[in-house]
Amino acid sequence: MNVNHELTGPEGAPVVVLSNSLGTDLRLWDEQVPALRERFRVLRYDQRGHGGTKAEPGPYSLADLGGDVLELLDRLGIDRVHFAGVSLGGMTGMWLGENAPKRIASLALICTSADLGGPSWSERAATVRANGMAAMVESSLPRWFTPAATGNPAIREKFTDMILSADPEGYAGCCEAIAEMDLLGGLGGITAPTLAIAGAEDPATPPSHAERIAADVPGARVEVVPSAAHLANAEQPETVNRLLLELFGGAA
Ligand SMILES: O=C(O)CC1=CCC(=O)O1
Repeated sequence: MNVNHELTGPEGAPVVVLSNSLGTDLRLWDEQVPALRERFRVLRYDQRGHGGTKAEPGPYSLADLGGDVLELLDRLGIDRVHFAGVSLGGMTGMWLGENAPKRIASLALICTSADLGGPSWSERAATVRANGMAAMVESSLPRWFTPAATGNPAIREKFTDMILSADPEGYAGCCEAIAEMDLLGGLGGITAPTLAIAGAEDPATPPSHAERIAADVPGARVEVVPSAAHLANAEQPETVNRLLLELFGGAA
């Protein structure tokens, strides 16, 4: 898998990997990179079928998505990383924490869930395969941002462009990975220092999902970001940047 990525920040510094959510791409992290790259080498990438990473025919599994990260790290000669993921990116992070614990120095799980299954994912996959990504724009934005941010034309334009540039097959394959994921049983085996960050107004993965994760991951903490919906890192970057720097700076 040729994963589109961008690597920036001081050579030799500890590496932070940033993993995007369903329907977004590495631009999701535009507000984090300037803050993180002062102290960390920052590797952000596009999940398969999103941004500049081509789609394989679906369905996918979290093992596929986590495997893409491990393959990229191996190709770049990177052994161990701090990892932050939003939603699907956080699910990818949990899979890595469970299945490749030696590679993960710390885990920031942002607006995500260990158990978000259900029939709606196969319906959504069928919708985009039949009608393309335009079908997702008006339903996604109100889940991703509070009304204050959805009214901001710059945010609407940027995130609409991300949705429309996703490949429907890639988006559908990722929906199928979420439908079939099986993370709950492995949470207790995550050894990396873990912070679950929730958006106080997130309708997709409300704070109860972060609490569920933290209940099972040894030593994990929860932080709830006020005035933020599902893409809390984009809506409240200062708060999320502070939390990420505290986690990554404090972890070995
Ligand atoms: O449905 C959405 O857009 C929210 C979401 C669920 C998984 C993900 O990555 O985003």
